[in-house]
Amino acid sequence: MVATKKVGILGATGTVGQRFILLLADHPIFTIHALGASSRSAGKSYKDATKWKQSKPIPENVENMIVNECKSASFAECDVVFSGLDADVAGDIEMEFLKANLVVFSNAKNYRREPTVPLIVPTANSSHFDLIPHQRKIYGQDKGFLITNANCSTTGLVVPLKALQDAFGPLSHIIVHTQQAISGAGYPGVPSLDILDNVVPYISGEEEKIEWETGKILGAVNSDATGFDHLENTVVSATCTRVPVIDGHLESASIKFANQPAPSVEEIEKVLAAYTTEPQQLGCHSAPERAIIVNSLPDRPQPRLDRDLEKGQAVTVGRVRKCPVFDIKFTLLIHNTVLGAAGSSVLNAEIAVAKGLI
Ligand SMILES: NC(=O)C1=CN([C@@H]2O[C@H](COP(=O)(O)OP(=O)(O)OC[C@H]3O[C@@H](n4cnc5c(N)ncnc54)[C@H](OP(=O)(O)O)[C@@H]3O)[C@@H](O)[C@H]2O)C=CC1
Ligand SMILES: N[C@@H](CC(=O)OP(=O)(O)O)C(=O)O
Repeated sequence: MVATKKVGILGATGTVGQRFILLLADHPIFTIHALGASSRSAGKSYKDATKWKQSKPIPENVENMIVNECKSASFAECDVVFSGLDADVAGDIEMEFLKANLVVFSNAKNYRREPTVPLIVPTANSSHFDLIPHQRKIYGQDKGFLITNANCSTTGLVVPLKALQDAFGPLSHIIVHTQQAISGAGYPGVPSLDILDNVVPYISGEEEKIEWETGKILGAVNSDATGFDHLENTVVSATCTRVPVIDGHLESASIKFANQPAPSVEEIEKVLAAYTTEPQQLGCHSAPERAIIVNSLPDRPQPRLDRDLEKGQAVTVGRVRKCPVFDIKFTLLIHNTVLGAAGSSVLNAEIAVAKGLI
């Protein structure tokens, strides 16, 4: 039985922060100890500071907690700090926390490309935790470290790609088209007059993130655990759109394998359904029973029907079929604020506890 760890949440009032609150309010090893947001929220009770948009109420043990400014001194007692900070401020704040020897799990994009910062999707590349001793050396910390999780659309894509890469060898080409929910843009996010009765075929910076992050995540830790071997021979092309769905990003991918002949549709479905991951083996509380759910109905996955399966921590894959241009194409669904954001951070922290890093 692991002793309870005190956790802090930065950006606690935002869309991702609210997910953290729900995932952590009744957690077996993490206890919410401190909340942080901007100076606009600091000093207020959580219920007065946030514009709560979740279908479940604010947990009773959190609603009257006082929100702090995001200074490490207010979080010094925390064993783990989760960050759902706006990217405009996450860079400086998270670095100040790391340098104060705190353990930080970030959702923000700022440090994902940093050579000594693991970019971890818990059901794809938890082996990247192996870099932590080196990161601690670089930043001169004995206890603290910084882990980022990926962009929400990247996260959905890499889980099935990792299963296929493990089974059939490298992928050479991937084309992906996303239909992303509005919760991905935070609150208040996309104006209603832009998104109702409409699709917006542009999300700033999103395509570049998917195209780059996939190579770091699917690459291996190098032989002396001091960096990552970014995949240079797997080319990704992404097109991202915003659609009028509240939660759940749908993505259609076409893939080509480096090794030919490519596996059949049946082989692919079998490998995806059988895929198991380290957090499941470690018995982590938030690990899904199935990291990938294969749905063979012709009109699935769908955001409203599939996003909450496995508590939002799985990727649902459907419509696996032959691609006349590449080898195989399929559609996937990820809950963008659970596995695509807060859920990844929480599961990453559970893995770190199980590995004895915290
Ligand atoms: N939404 C999603 O699906 C995903 C989001 N992300 C990333 O997670 C992060 C949070 O996103 P999201 O929750 O959607 O964003 P929101 O805009 O909903 O929330 C932003 C949070 O940052 C806080 N904040 C803003 N300015 C400051 C400041 N100067 N100092 C301290 N805190 C500040 C806000 O506090 P206050 O209320 O006081 O203003 C709020 O708590 C972003 O980096 C985003 O890119 C990653 C993957 C998916
Ligand atoms: N851009 C994503 C959410 C997000 O904030 O992504 P990132 O953490 O990569 O900036 C979306 O709109 O759905």
